[in-house]
Amino acid sequence: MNIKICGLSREEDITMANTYKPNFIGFVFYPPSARYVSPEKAAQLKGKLDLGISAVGVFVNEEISLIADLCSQGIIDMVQLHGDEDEDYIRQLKEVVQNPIIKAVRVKNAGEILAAEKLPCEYLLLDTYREYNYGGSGEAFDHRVIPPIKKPYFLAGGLNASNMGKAARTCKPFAFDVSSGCETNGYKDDRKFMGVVALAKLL
Ligand SMILES: O=C(O)c1ccccc1N[C@@H]1O[C@H](COP(=O)(O)O)[C@@H](O)[C@H]1O
Repeated sequence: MNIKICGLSREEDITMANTYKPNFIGFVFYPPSARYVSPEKAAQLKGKLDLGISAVGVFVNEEISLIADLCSQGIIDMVQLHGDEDEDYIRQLKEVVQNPIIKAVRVKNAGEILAAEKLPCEYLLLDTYREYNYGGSGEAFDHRVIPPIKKPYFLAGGLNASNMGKAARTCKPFAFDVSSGCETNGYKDDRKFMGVVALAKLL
């Protein structure tokens, strides 16, 4: 199974990525997040990232011009929209950006996932719904609610080495997306990072 490790913000995190080789890493460009990285810091970190690992920019209701700049400078390879972005927003973004787009759905029910499948994005990302919290809460949701869909999706929300196996038996994501589940005291943890990437490759 593919895996994305999200919320990398330090040079040590990039060293872990280059060592254990997840398919994707994520930079969070949402200023209220504890994992926020500035565009300048992300540019430095991307410069040290192995070329075979795709960098995903995570945004919450962001100005389209900022996303377009980060894509055109090659700081990110893919765009993850994790806020309340609607079809009009995604269409406007696609006019200025060719990079693949992942639209996050904070899951309340199957109907929302089926509706999101019609959006003009390449991937969905299914995450836990929490009022007042856009993402990265470390809490899982019931994967049995996910209906059969054709659009490939990233599975997120409280995944870690102890629940990824069950998740893989319950649904069929394109990739796992792990953030809190490979942290200790708010920072990426080398042992947990290695564990979740190795496990994903076995599943
Ligand atoms: O990580 C954050 O702080 C964040 C902030 C705003 C939007 C999304 C964010 N992260 C995304 O949240 C999910 C789940 O993370 P977790 O494993 O439950 O901690 C993941 O897709 C991150 O990309």
